[in-house]
Amino acid sequence: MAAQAGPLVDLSIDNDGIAILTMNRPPVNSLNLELLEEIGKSLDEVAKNKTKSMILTSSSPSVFSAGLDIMEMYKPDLKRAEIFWTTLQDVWIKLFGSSYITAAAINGHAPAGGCLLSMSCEYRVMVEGKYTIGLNETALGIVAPTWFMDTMCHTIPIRQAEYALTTARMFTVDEALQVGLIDESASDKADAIDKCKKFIRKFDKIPSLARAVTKQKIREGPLVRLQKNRQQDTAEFLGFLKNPKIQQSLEMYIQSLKQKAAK
Ligand SMILES: CCCCCCCCCC/C=C/CC(=O)SCCNC(=O)CCNC(=O)[C@H](O)C(C)(C)COP(=O)(O)OP(=O)(O)OC[C@H]1O[C@@H](n2cnc3c(N)ncnc32)[C@H](O)[C@@H]1OP(=O)(O)O
Repeated sequence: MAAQAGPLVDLSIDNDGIAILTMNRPPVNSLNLELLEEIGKSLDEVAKNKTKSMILTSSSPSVFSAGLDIMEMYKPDLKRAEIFWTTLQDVWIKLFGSSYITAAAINGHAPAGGCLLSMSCEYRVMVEGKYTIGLNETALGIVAPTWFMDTMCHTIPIRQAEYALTTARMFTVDEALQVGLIDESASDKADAIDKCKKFIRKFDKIPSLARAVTKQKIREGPLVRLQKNRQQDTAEFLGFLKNPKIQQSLEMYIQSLKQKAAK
């Protein structure tokens, strides 16, 4: 992977007071520990500055996020793996449980953890193209954690979520729109951001405390479930990493990604 040029995230506030959080870890914004830490710090900053809303997007021209960095799971240092997992849990709790308005401008592929980040926002606009979005964990021989599944069940009907999760379904933009995994499609990133802003403006006349408490109450179930089971969830993740069969599957998957990239 190329050496990192520039900061891993960019957080800017536009003239309307909307925070734009841009992931910037070329080539595919795979979520390693350092990127997750930076996303977490940015979410803290948005909350601290009482910014009314945030749009999550990517600096890549074709990938929103490739999900978790597989290299964090392949033959890992277990101490680092534990910090990696708890940081991912923290990011999800901060984003899914945020009181400010959130929207994702999905300007490219969003598999697995990339799909999770976008589903944790309240509104999704995806750029048209040959991009796909979904939770593909079972195709890798791994099981999406309960809170990934909960987030999907919070986004699309449970029957569709079960079918998508068990079959590792990756949705095209049109399919995602049909099932409600995304709310709108857009012609390009600028259009996606405009559409996210239009969604955010819908709340101009809604009292912000009532909106925030309503959001947090409707999201309370999945949040409490993870908060109560955090240690067990982390232990399961570490146990999974210690399983030789899982390591073998990850090795094969990494090889297949590298072969595809070399073509
Ligand atoms: C009861 C049991 C309980 C178990 C509890 C444990 C649960 C554990 C759950 C773990 C959860 C995991 C969720 C995840 O997010 S796993 C990650 C899944 N992600 C993917 O499968 C995406 C893989 N990537 C792609 O499909 C494509 O890269 C792309 C995103 C569609 C982009 O395609 P594009 O053609 O633009 O780019 P390339 O494929 O050529 O890739 C460029 C280089 O980037 C490397 N790469 C890609 N994805 C990743 C990744 N996720 N991690 C690390 N590296 C990645 C790729 O190898 C290329 O590298 P190279 O240039 O060095 O060859």
